[in-house]
Amino acid sequence: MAKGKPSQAETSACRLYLVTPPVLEPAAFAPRLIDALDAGDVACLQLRLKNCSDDDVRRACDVLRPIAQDRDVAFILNDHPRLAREMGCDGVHVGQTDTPYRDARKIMGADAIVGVTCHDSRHLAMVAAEEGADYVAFGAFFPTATKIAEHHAEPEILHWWSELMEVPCVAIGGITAANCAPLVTAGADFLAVVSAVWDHSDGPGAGVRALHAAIAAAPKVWTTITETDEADAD
Ligand SMILES: Cc1ncc(COP(=O)(O)OP(=O)(O)O)c(N)n1
Ligand SMILES: Cc1nc(C(=O)O)sc1CCOP(=O)(O)O
Ligand SMILES: [Mg+2]
Repeated sequence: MAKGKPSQAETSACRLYLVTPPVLEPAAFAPRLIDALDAGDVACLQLRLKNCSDDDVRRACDVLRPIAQDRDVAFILNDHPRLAREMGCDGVHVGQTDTPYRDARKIMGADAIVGVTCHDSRHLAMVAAEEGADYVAFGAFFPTATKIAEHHAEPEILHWWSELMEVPCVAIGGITAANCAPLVTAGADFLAVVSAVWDHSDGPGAGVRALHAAIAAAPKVWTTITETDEADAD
């Protein structure tokens, strides 16, 4: 089959969005967080604790929030807008079965960051953006052991979104230094990662450096061959 004419688009800078492990002991985790954040540019840290009490979340915020904010890294709490506001977080991330975006925004106020999980759905992302979300998150792009991911996204959705919309998009799910290049080239504004940083064999700082090197090395131009292109070439 003849090759069609590629469509090309330049991509812009892609930054790291770190998500904590789902279980952590704040005092023990603090030096690992410092190692990660001092290794290179990180835009956001999301505190994502699962199956723990509100007081556990408060204790983790008290220890980890200053470490992030002192380094100009936005501190975002997963799932809990009321706790996010109470604890002085910069924002909250909500999923499709969490507090609805509009309620989260009312709780957090106009200036806070509110991000929304949109799985692999263009429709959910359009709704979230129209409602005022600060970013939309697509995933999971790759298999992940961090959680049971029920949706699978392809890099095309990042390209489609970034061509059409100003609202930033986050890619999440199984992302590593070895596999992130297509997501960067497709136009992801942020790569959200858990295990690629916290489980890196040489420590979290090495994980951040490896991701930065991979982002810098990713091809700058997205190339697709559409069915129309192929028909034109016949
Ligand atoms: C940046 C980012 N994207 C997606 C998610 C997933 O949120 P959700 O679907 O609510 O699932 P849980 O993380 O709450 O298990 C996220 N947390 N962060
Ligand atoms: C928290 C989360 N949300 C996902 C989604 O697809 O919405 S995937 C995921 C886990 C990301 O961890 P890792 O980088 O270790 O794969
Ligand atoms: Mg959630």
